[in-house]
Order: sequence, then structure tokens, then C-alpha cells
Amino acid sequence: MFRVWTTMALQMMNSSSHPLHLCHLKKSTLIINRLYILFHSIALILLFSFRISSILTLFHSKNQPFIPHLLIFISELTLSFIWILSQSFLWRPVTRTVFPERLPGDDQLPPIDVFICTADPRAEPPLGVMNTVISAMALNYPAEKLSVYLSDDGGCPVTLEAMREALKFAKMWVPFCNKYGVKTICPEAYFTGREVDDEVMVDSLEFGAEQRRIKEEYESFALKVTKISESGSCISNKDHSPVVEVMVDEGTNDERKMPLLVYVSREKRPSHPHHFKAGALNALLRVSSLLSNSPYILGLDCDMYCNDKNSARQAMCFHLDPNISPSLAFVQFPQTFHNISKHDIYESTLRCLFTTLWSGMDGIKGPCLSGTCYYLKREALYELPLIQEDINLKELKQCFGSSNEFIRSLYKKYNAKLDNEKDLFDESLQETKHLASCEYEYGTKWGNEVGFRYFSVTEDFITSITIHCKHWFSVYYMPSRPSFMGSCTMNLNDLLIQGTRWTAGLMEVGLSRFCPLIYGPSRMPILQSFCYAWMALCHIGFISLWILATIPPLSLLNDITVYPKVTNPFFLVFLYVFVLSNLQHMREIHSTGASLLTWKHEQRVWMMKAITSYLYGSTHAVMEKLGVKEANFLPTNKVINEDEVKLHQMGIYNFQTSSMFLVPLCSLVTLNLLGFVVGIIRTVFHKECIDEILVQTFLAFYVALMGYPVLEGMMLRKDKGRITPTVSCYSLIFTVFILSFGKLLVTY
Ligand SMILES: O=c1ccn([C@@H]2O[C@H](COP(=O)(O)OP(=O)(O)O[C@H]3O[C@H](CO)[C@@H](O)[C@H](O)[C@H]3O)[C@@H](O)[C@H]2O)c(=O)[nH]1
Ligand SMILES: [Mn+2]
Repeated sequence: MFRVWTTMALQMMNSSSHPLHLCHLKKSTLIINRLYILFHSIALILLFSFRISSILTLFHSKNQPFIPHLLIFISELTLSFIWILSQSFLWRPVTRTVFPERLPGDDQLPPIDVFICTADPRAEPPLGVMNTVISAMALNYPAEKLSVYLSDDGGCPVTLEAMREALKFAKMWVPFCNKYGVKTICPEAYFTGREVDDEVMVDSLEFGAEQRRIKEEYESFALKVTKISESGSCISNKDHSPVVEVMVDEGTNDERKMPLLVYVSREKRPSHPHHFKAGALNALLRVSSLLSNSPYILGLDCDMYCNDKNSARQAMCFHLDPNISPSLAFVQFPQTFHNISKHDIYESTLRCLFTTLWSGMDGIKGPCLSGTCYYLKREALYELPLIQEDINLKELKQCFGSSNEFIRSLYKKYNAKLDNEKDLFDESLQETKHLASCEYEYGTKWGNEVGFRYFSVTEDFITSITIHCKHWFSVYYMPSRPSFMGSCTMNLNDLLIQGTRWTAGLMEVGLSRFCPLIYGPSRMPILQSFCYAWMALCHIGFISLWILATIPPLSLLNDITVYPKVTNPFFLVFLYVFVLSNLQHMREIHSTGASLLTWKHEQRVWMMKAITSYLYGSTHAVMEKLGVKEANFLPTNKVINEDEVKLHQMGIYNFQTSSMFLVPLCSLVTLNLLGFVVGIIRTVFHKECIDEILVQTFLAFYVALMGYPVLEGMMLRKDKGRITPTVSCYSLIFTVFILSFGKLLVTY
């Protein structure tokens, strides 16, 4: 199927000499980055030589405890290791431009299947999910070439009911968008005025009336869906048979004027593993292959609505370029968020990831699938040679499972049943239920060698490693108007829970045979495997941060010096490393157009996550390795809470989260405040020691400053989002524990 489209694209391109897209190397950034890498590396070598020689001296002379120096050295080594890996992202940054107006006519565009996943109607309100579905139906793409699939892992009748209503509304909404060239194709975003650049045709009376009518229709649709959600049982059903419903647009017989809409809820049984989102996506892959079998798949989360109707055409500018098409696996768009406040205190935009890191990886061989919003070639998930009709069915069945119908869909000349007669269509529909059943995958290679991979809960990460390790590459395109918008985490609790899940999933890969440092270098460019390795392993940064947040203050309290004196030339090396890395961070932030406050928030959130999420996630990954714990996927909460929004907009942290997260944060900040105070007292009373303890006093001050919101939450705030006295008490107890245990440790 796919080859046919490529050939068509090839033919079409021969007739035109204008490229569909361009790739620009960011030369000045590249030079700055490489100079920075050079100077920073020299400084690190000097720093290590200082550490090694001072540790050796201490080991022999024994005039100061040796453990604190060793620990600090370990933390510096860990940070440097992560730093080295991360520099691969800076090596060759690129940006891209597309020319969708040069695409061939609609009749030559390849079909697209949109996959949307939802799992839990309580965390993911059906109205939001339906908005995503409707926005996908309104994409600027031939309707007969667009099919929208919703996977409902919650197995909720409520979602199915809401979807039927969504189709009714979409029948009005899609023609409205087409007729008036509406840009914001997600109804909720359009009516709440989230995007302001939709040129409202104020002059046109007809448009005004039409818009009012549609608005009323939307309101009544929204009300209906809310009522359905409230009336029905909204509890995820973990024990049910498969449900597949094709929502046919009955009004039309000959030509499809609306995209196909399909509801899929795969079978779930308590005794069968369901492999979370990857399992849901694989069920969609199989079901869709019988109904529409499009060569390209647009993957979306339920909260990521389409914000730009042109994304499909933009993606096709790459997929239809004959020079790159044969080995291009996916075109990826950044994830942007509609509920970001002015102060992004939780750093939920993932700015660094989507601006700097991904465009850096794009210059190598393409970034990882993480962050969804991708136009993926179906073939890249199957990894098959070109299938001819005469291929051995038995062999294929061992790989893809028992369905003859599915195997036939892999054939070059397969026609999806949609276009055929009604009887055949009904027969296919019956077969889709078999394909969405629990046992279908038993004894097959689904999740291991074909489809989305089950190896880790961060299915996008492991799946893209395996794709990039074959002959495929990918493209990252960041348009000025965000193509997709999702909802980001708006409180500390969601942020840290999500961070823990990501850490667990990524570390699990990092600790396995798929570790990019081992699995990657022979299969992909070395720089790309370093990028992947950074993603899988950067969470070990928790080791460094725990050491840096405890040893300097403990040393201050126990009269030990772990950094060079101010008069020592090596002091300059430490100063240089600290200042330069922060300057580079600020430059990078500035170049993406963000404010310097972002620097503070990013540093702070990184510290908070490293102390908690990275630690717990890594522990979870290790326990999973040992077989003590099972993988877990708790969907991120997408319900909007008014109080929370207010705090978020004012830039105030909401500390309503479990004490498992709060206690370490509070204790470490308190400890550093204590260390800083002692440092100041010591310099006031013994002026001569200032040059000895300056670095560690500064570090304690820096941590306490970064942790200021935590201190404020403990001592000054009275609102609901503060840190409760009980948690503060536990934290004090923990601080005392660190103090006494630390005393033993640092004096050894
Ligand atoms: O058993 C499950 C669990 C989740 N989901 C869906 O997976 C999506 C992502 O879940 P979410 O709770 O939003 O997690 P995030 O951490 O925000 O998602 C990011 O990280 C995930 C990997 O951990 C990726 O799958 C996502 O695409 C990426 O946006 C949502 O649409 C869910 O409905 C399922 O379909 N089945
Ligand atoms: Mn999400």
C-alpha cells in the first residue's frame, strides 16, 4: 500500500523542480555550542585533576575526613557524565521550512488514520476528548482520506455515547470550518477565544448568523456531553469484551463528505496484561488495518487537539519527498500547551526538550517519538520486506497473529473494506473484534518485534529506539503556529507523579539490554545514541543532587572543607564551570525567546524533580528489574480546577501532594538554610576562615534560595496550597536524622 504512494510521489516530483521543504543549519548557534563544549571540557579536566590529587593527598595524610571528598567527587563525575551525553544535542542544530502549496492535488495525497487514546474518564473529561476528536475531523485534508479512531481504555459507555453526539456536532462544525476558513478547528478553543488570530469576518452578516448558530449548537452539545458524563457510570471497566463501532455518516451514499469515525474499546480481562497505551495503540493498528489501512498514522493523546488545520499537509511535505521518503519513518511536531500561565513555575512547557534538544537531535538523524503528535509511517512499525501475494501465510501468522484478514492487509494491493460492499464490511467488522481481543497477541511478536513496544511504560521512547536502530530516520518540524495543543500539569503533585513514571520508564530502558550506550552505537549514529542515552540515564542526576544538597551544609556544620580555598587557583576552575554552564543555559533560554525568569524556574524544577521523582523513579526501575515491582501507568490528571488555575497564574506553588515528595524537599532546604546560617556566623566570628568556606557557604545559600518557595510554604503561607505543619514536623525529624547520620559519615 505504502509503496504505491511513494511511487506516485516520485512521479509527481519529477515534474517539479521546487523542493517541498528545506533544512537550515543554525551556524552561529553551532559555533557557540562547540566553543562552549571545548572550554567546558578543559575546565572539567582541570577540576578532575584537582579532585584526584586532593583525594590522594588526603588518603595518605589522613588530616581530614576522606568520605565527603569522595562523595563530592562522585557527584561531579555523575554530573559530568550527564553533561557529556547532553552535548550531543548541541552538536548540529537545524530548523526546517515547508511549502505545502507545492504539494500535488488532493487526489494524490495518501490517506491518514488518526489514533487518539483515552483511558480514564475521571482524569480525562469526555468533553475534552471529544474536542480532540472533532478537531482531528476538521483537519484540512480530503475527508475521504481521513479516518479518526478513538481507543477507549476506560471501556466506558459514557465515552461511546459522547462520541455519537460528537459526530452529530462535527457534521455541522466541519462544513462551517471549511466554508469560512476557520483556523482554530477545535471548537472549545475557538469559542473561548484561546487563539486570537482567527480573522473574524465581522462584515459578513451571513457569517455572523452562522457563527451564532454554531455556537449555540456547541453549547448544547457540550451540555449533553457533560450530562452524559455525570449521569453514567464513569468508572474504568477492566473486565469487558471488545467493542468496535464504526460511526457511519448515513446521509451520504456515494462520496464520503466526513472523515470516518471509529470507536474502539479493546477487550480487557483482569487476568490479562494490557500493556497500557502501547497495547491500546497496537489494537488500533490492527482494527484500522481492516477498515481504512492508511499508510500514515497521526498519533495523539486525548488532550492534544489539532490547533492548526494544516499540519497533515505540512507533514506530507516530508513524507512525499521522493529523496527522503523511502527511509523516513515519522514527522514529529512539538507538544504545546494551552493552559500555560505567564510564570511557568512547574516548567511544564518542557521548553528545553522541544526547542533545543529536539532540533539538535533533528540535525543528527531525528528525535525520539516522545512528545507524540507524529505522522508515522505504518510500515515502520511492521518492519517487513515488500509483501507479495505469494508469501507464506504460516510464517506471517507466527509474527502477526491468526487473522487472515489482517495478514492480507499487509499485502501491497490490499483494499481496505471500507470501499467495498456492505456484506464484506460487516464481516470485517466482526473480524475487528477478534483483532481487539485479549488473546489475539498470545504467541505472536506484537509488542516485541512488531507494533508499539511493550518493554517500558514510555512506549514512545523504546519504540523510537527500535525504529531508529533499523534503517529509518525522522524529522522534527516546529511551525510558528502550534499544530497541537495539550493540557500540561498544573500542580506539583501531577508534575512529580508524571516525572516518576517517566523516570521509571526511561531508566528501565537505560538499565536493560536496550541501553542506548550498548544497543545504539552499532545501529545508529554515535551522537544519536548519546542523545538517547542522555534521555534514558539523565535521571541518575539524583545522586549528584542529593550529595550536593547534603555534603556542603554538613561539612559546614562539622568544620570540614570540601572545596578549594579562594586563594587556590583551582577555585577559578570551579567558578568558571558554575558561571559558564549557567551562562550557556541563559543564552539558550534567551535564544528561544523565553524570559530569564525561565532560568530560575527550570533550575528549581530540575532540583525538585531530581530530589524526588528521579530518585523514586529510578528505585522503581531497579525494583522492576529485580522483579519486586510491576510497571504502572497512572494517567495524568486533565481536569481543570479553578483554585489551582488561580495559584498557577499567580506563580505560586501548590504543595498539596504526598509527604513522600514533600519531606525530602523540606528537609534538604532546611538543612541548607541551617548550613548557610552557620557559614555566615563562622565568617563573622573567625574572619580568617572566609576563604576556606566560601564555596560551600555559597552552595548552601544557592540551594536555600532555589528552595525559597518551599521555605515560604512551610513558614509563611496560610492558604490551602501551603505545606502543612504535620509535614513540616516530619521534615524536621528527617533533618535531625540527616544531621546525626551525616555527622558519622562526614567525620570518617
Ligand atoms: O493504559 C493506558 C494509559 C494511558 N493511555 C493514554 O495515554 C495517553 C498519555 O497519557 P498521559 O496520562 O497524558 O501521560 P503523559 O505523561 O502526559 O504522556 C506522555 O508520556 C507518555 C509516556 O509515558 C506518552 O505515551 C504520551 O504520548 C506523552 O504525551 C493518554 O491519552 C491516555 O489516555 C492509554 O490509552 N491507556
Ligand atoms: Mn498527557
